[in-house]
Amino acid sequence: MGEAKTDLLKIYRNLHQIPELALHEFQTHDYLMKQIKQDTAAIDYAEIQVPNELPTAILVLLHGTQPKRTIGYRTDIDALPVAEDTGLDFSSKHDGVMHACGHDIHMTVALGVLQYFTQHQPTDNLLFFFQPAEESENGGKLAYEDGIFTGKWKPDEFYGLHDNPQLSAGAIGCRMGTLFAGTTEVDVDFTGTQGHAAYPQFANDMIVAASQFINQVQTIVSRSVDPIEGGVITFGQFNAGTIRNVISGSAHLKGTIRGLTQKMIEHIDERLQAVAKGIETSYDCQVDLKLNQGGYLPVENNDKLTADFINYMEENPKVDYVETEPAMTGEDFGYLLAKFPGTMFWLGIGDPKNQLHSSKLVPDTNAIQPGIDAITGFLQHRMLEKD
Ligand SMILES: CC(=O)N[C@@H](CCC[C@H](N)C(=O)O)C(=O)O
Repeated sequence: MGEAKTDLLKIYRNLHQIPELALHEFQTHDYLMKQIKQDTAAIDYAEIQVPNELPTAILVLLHGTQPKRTIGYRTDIDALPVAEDTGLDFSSKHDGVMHACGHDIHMTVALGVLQYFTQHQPTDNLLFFFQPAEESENGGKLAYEDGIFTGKWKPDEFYGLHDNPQLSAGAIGCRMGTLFAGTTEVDVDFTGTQGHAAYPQFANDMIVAASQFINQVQTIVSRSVDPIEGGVITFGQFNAGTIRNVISGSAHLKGTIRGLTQKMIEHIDERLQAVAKGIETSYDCQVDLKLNQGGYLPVENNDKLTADFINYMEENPKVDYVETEPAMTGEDFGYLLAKFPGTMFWLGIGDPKNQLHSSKLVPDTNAIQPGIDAITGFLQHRMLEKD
């Protein structure tokens, strides 16, 4: 596997240093814009658009020489509120924020693919979508609802990748059907009565109520979900209390539900509502449960296009292709794939000791060039297809 060209490595490292949270990707936007303008300066077949309603997004349309269709390629650009712990000499310069999901790799690969097609004009039109807010705030859905993908900006088919530390650097992973889970974001606010630590009889302790809620929720997946189908409920945030000797009258939880079908997600949503009602009754408190799926639908790969994608990758001796199992990660590209046919796939980044979202994630940059080569090769192959 070849090391990425020096400019792309530099781009990756620069992007790694400026991670930004969903809908606040302004520095990243400016950096990407500078690169895109530089790469498209010498050609007359590129159009760039920054949507008014989504000012950190960028769309780049490369007009083809004999367009039969518009092929979309999407990359996400946001980062996570994770404090980096990699020790890299190009670590995040933004305290408490890190590209712990590898979107810096995604952006670098997208810029590499774009760069290739600015040097080799495509036959079909190519639409690049640099998308904010994948980790939260469903940027894909916002873009769609803002009417960004209309007229010449409408893709006939859409592709996008996610990096995968468990696959070797540069490998391409995919599968027919469902690639990723759908998710529901869960916010729970508990309201009881605050009081003195020494007089629990006069208070209504929301740390106890919220803890019971979390414990009871554990039985949803173990007792109410078909084990063959599976599901996930994770609470990643629990806030309550101010000091050791005051009983807290409020508690707040933030979590996420995962299921591989919409039916399963809705089933888990319903069970969670029932548990919340039970806690309200048994702890005589108020439980305000908010469930928000936003655009995080299950990622359903289109049959025809994905068969073509897999076939291309399998037949290409330069591609290390692996068939993968469905994953419980979520992606708002699921929303866009419900609107436009297409395929999502994995790009291996060879860091098997770490998971996505780990503060220690260090992608192997040997993934970048093979990723670019596999994608440009596939897009060129698509352009040869009549339908
Ligand atoms: C690939 C990945 O890690 N995606 C995120 C998507 C977030 C979904 C949503 N905000 C939620 O938390 O439910 C993931 O956490 O899987």
